[in-house]
Formats: sequence, C-alpha cells, structure tokens
Amino acid sequence: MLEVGAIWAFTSTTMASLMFFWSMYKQFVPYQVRNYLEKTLKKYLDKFFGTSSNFVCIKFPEYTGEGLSKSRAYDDIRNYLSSRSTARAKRLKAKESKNSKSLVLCLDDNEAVVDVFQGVKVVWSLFVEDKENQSVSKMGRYLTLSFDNHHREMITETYIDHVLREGKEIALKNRERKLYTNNSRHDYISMRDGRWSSVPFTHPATFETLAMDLDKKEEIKKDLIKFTKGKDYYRKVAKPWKRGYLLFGPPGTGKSTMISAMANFLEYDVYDLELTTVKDNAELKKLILDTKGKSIVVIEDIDCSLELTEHRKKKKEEDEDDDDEEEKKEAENLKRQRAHDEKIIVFTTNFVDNLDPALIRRGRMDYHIEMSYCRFEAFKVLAKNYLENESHDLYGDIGRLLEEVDVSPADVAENLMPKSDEDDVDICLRRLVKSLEEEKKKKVEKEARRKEKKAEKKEKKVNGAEENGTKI
Ligand SMILES: Nc1ncnc2c1ncn2[C@@H]1O[C@H](COP(=O)(O)OP(=O)(O)OP(=O)(O)O)[C@@H](O)[C@H]1O
Ligand SMILES: [Mg+2]
Repeated sequence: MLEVGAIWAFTSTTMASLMFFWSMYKQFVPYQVRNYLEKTLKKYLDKFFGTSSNFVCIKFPEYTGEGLSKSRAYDDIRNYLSSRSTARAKRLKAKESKNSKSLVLCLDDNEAVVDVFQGVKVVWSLFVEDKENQSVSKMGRYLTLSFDNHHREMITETYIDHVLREGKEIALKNRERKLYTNNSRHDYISMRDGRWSSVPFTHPATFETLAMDLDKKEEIKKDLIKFTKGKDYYRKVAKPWKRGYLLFGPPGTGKSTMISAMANFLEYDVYDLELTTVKDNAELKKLILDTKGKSIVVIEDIDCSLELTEHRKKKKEEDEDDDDEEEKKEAENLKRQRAHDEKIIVFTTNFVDNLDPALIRRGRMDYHIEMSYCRFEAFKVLAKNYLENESHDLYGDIGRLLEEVDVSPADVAENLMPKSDEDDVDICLRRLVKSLEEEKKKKVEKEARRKEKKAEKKEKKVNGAEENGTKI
C-alpha cells in the first residue's frame, strides 16, 4: 500500500515535490488504477491533516447552511485560486460562466496548489464530496486549506481575509459588465434584475478613441482615478462614496461616448435612468437604491427630462408622505448599506444655461465637463481612429478650417469614415475639407444675412424716428 502518511510527514518543500509526483502519476497511471489510488490517497490526506499535530486543515464546503445555498466564500476562494492555479497547478479545468466575460481556468477536482503568503507556504486542495455525504440534488465539492500550525494566527487572521478580498476583486474584473435600463420596452431582449432590466455592456469607446482636448482628457482620467481610490477619504469626511459629473455641449460632441469611455476605463456597469418613465419620487428613490456599487448612473438630457417630469412634482411630494412605513425602513436600510458603494452619477445636457443653479451646484454635480466642437487636436484623434492616419498635406487646411467653423466630432467622423473600398485616406480627407469649406461658406452667408437684417432694422428705426419727428 502506498505509504502516503509517511510521505506527508514533512516540510512544505516536500509538499511541492508531492504535487509534482501527483501530476506525473496522473499523466501516466491508467484511469481505473488512478481512481482507486486517489480514493485511498484522499483518505490518507484527510486522516493525516485531521490528526497531525503540526498541520491544520480548514474545510470550505461549496454548499452551506440548512438550505444548502452556495457558499460565497467558496466562490471567492476559487476565484483567488484560479489566478494561482493558472500559473502553478498541473491540472486545470476550463469554466464557462454566464456572468463571466471569458473562459475561466480553475483548479481541477482532486488537484492541489501551493500558495505562498508572507513567506509561508500553504496548500489548497479541491475534492468532490463522498457520495454518501452529498445532498440528493447538489454535487458538492470542498476546498481544504492546509498549513503548519505555527502560522495559525497569521493564516486565520490575515491570509484568509486576503484570499477572500482578492477573490472578490478577481470576480469583479472577470464579470461580464452590464447596461441596465429602467425602460421596460426592452424587456424582450434583456434579463430582469429587480427594477432594472439589463443587456451586456459592450460599447467599445475608450479615452484613447475619444476626440477632445488632451489636457482635459488627462484631467478627467486623474479625477476618476482619485475617486476610485477615495474609499477611506469619503468615509473620513462622512460623505457617501459618490461623485456627480455634468457633461454639457452641443449634439454630437461625444457626451454619451464619454460615458461609455468612463465605464470602460473604470470597468463599471452602467445604469441608464430614463426619468420620463419614472412614475413618482418614491419609484425614483427605489430605482437609485436598487443600483449596485462600481456603477455609473446616467441621466441624459436632464433639461428635457426635468421639464417632462415637472408636472409630477406636486404628486411626488404627496407621495413622499404616503410612503408606507415598511418601505421607508427598507429604503433606509439599503441606504445605510450602500453609503459606501462606489458610484458615479452623470448628467448630460445640450443647454447648460437652462439648468437651475441649485441643480448643478457642487455636491450634486461636482465636476462640470464641457464637450465642444471639433478642433485640430480632436480631429487628429478621429483621423487616427477612422483612417489610421497621423499626417497628411491636407492637415494644415483642416486645422485652419476647424478653427473657423463649429462642427461636431460626430460630423467630422462621418466625413472621415470610408464609404466604399475605393475610399482611401486622400479621398476621405478631401471630403472633409469640402464639407468644412461648405460650412464656412454657409457661415459667411449667414453672417452677411444677419448684418443685412441688422442694417434693415436700423434703417427702419431711423425712418420711423424721422416720420415721428416730422409729425411732431
Ligand atoms: N468627442 C468624440 N470623440 C469620438 N467620437 C465622437 C465624439 N463625439 C462624437 N463622436 C462620434 O459621434 C457619435 C455621436 O456622438 P455622441 O452620441 O457621443 O454625442 P452626444 O454629445 O451624446 O450627442 P447628443 O447631445 O445628441 O446626445 C458617436 O457615436 C461617435 O462615433
Ligand atoms: Mg448623447
């Protein structure tokens, strides 16, 4: 019989050797023999770790509690181990999860991996629960963490916390990001998640492809990074961990594109809040409370939304009084839980001057970003995106024309986009120049008409005064 117990009377270095032996044996020993040996080995491992005075073994079952619900700790540990296992384990399993954006490689059954933390080696192993211990419907597995008793304090007080925290972070990074909407018209293509329905968020915009002043772009990125790192700071100053941005500018200047770039930069989900379909204030509160952390709540065209919702204002106030006690309590609880959720709120508008100053004050909208017409710097970003071009004889003309006329990046992008296989860089840039020249002509004509009208008005006034004067 294999003297596994003897082999495991050892140091952690021998553990690593055993891992090697184990993987070799898995490659070369036939399945039936392996099956028998593995069962025996597992018994020994269980026995050894259970009785050894030097080693401690902690079991983390996949299903816990009376209802045998899936253990969150088990999932977090598996996520943590997936990064360790990809680099170190000999046998991996590819997992396809519906919440994950790609295949996840993780530890295979009856496989072990060594992890090192603050110089201390520990061994994680994954086993399938014995048939007789399994519940009827759930194929349970369990993870065991084995380590030298000398490090008990450090492992239980620091290491396990570290594993759970990192596991959560990894899950967040690997998750498929979502675009939520409260507009139920999209229900047929989306998944419902509480009061929101969702579809995968796949907008490809990034800050690199965003055409705008480069210094302003860098400033916004820095602001976002500072916000994400501000957990302790917000707690210290007793403010909810959220930041409001107001994006304003003419149509087609990239406000919505900027929101997608922000979401991709921070790896946040997006909640697109359609105010016009919100019944009353109570519903609005519920919707906001129903959003998760690491997300951007977007309210587009705030001026129009507010106008449309204005007539409900009175009703909202009444409804607040009607709020049933139970619901108020639930909302308060959620609010307390979510006070430290990382959340960004973005408002957009075409007409910033129409907004009530109380609405855009700092605290509600902390950072105001103007998205403006396309100038040369922004054009260069678009030319790189759309034509992979960085210099051309026409750049001088384009730069000059872009200073003279106000066109949106959306219009410039439309001209730069090749319309057929024959459209090369030269053709696209010439098309842009032509369209900018037409814009310039229109602007000159408009200016001339304006002056003409002004002169006419002046003349009428003078004539009127003269007539009046004659009358007097
Ligand atoms: N600054 C920009 N950088 C890169 N692409 C842009 C930019 N502005 C506009 N575009 C392009 O033009 C299209 C329209 O832009 P977008 O929807 O972001 O404008 P908007 O400011 O939100 O307009 P609206 O006020 O009408 O909502 C985008 O799909 C994008 O391709
Ligand atoms: Mg928009």
